[in-house]
Amino acid sequence: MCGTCNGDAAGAAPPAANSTTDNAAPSASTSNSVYPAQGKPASSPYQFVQDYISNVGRFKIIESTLREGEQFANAFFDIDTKIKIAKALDNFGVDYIELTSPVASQGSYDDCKAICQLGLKAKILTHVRCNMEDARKAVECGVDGVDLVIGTSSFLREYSHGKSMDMIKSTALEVIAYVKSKGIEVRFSSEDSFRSNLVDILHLYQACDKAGVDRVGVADTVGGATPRMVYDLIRTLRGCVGCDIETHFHDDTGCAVANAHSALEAGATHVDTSVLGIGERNGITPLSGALMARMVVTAPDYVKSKYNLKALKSLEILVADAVQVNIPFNNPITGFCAFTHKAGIHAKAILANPSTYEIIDPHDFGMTRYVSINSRITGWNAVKARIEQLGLGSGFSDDQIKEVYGSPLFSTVFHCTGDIDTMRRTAKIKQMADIRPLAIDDTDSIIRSYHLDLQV
Ligand SMILES: N[C@@H](CCCC[NH3+])C(=O)O
Ligand SMILES: [Zn+2]
Repeated sequence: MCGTCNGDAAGAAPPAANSTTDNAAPSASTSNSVYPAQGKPASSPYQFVQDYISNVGRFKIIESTLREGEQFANAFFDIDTKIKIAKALDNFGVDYIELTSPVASQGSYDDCKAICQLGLKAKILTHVRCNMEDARKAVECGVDGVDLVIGTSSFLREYSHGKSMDMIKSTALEVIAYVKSKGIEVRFSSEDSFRSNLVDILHLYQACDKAGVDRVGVADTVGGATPRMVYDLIRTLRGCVGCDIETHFHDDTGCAVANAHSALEAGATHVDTSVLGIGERNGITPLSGALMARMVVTAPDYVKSKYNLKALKSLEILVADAVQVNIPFNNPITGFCAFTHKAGIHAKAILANPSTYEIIDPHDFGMTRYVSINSRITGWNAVKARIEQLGLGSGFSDDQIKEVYGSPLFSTVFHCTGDIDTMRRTAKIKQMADIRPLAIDDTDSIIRSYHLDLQV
């Protein structure tokens, strides 16, 4: 484990103990008209230009941790856990919470009913097979909407349910009419949409649209689609139906976030997510990766005003604990090193203006950035910031900082005697870090003993 953790679900070392935080960043000395010395560039090339079809600045989230997420290998949510997760999702501000089919088991039925009665702001959906029996059970539970699904690729028609496209269509229209008659929302989604016949599914979606469905759903069930394929399909569908378009992307080939973004650009209105991306196999578009990291860059005003971003980390910890996994080290935003800067060149610029090497402001998510000072690639500016953070700034000149830092261009030759006391008195940070990984205590000791030497 490197010494730059900023804390995660597994309880890594506290950040202040091993790094220089942005709170200690010194003021920048230069600026120009485009890039202020502190703060953001005047404009961002990553923000969207709203065209008439794109929904990147007004999408909705259908949060499926309690449905797709229950299909994750490790998942078992008892009712208390489901309620905690549902409340946390609601507090975060998701538009919809999707639950496992009440037909799956008696427990699923009871849990669905219980969550419907919580009085959450988010609408409660349940996801069922496209048939009358399932739809009736769903309605019985008191949900705000029923999500119907059926496979439309030849693989699924042949090896799963055995129905022709005509049979699928007539059942879909019957079930849609029934759910609508109950005055609640209804979505019709195909499964394995990208391996389905395009003309077939467009006809099917058009028929559902005409029947008054609220949303049609496109699902990359096997996770093989690329952003361009997604754009093409959604753009085509957008021209064929007037209802909303929901999208669902599996992450088998690592495209789930990019595909969701592409779908919104092409006119999709809703994205399915789960916390940490948990779901069947390696899961779907993660709430953090898709909505948080990607969309806060694409559509910052929309995302920041709509979602309680600071609640993201506790939401992820809640779900990670429930399914007994760690938050991945490279998770956008909440991975332990998501805002840790290490190389000297980076640290210097970050300390002058964080926008130099950060596209996301950690504070938007209640997080803090850290500048590592413990490695052989540390720069002296980061050491200077740490010295100031330790309250020793007035005792050091820049030359002395460069000396304790151990600039190869500046300091005298370092002799490693192997005796730790001698090393402490004479060591320079960089030379020590060339020998072994340093902890913050090592670096601080070097700084402090150098400082003591300066006093005598
Ligand atoms: N898990 C299913 C859900 C499809 C519909 C989701 N909106 C799939 O990947 O195909
Ligand atoms: Zn799925």
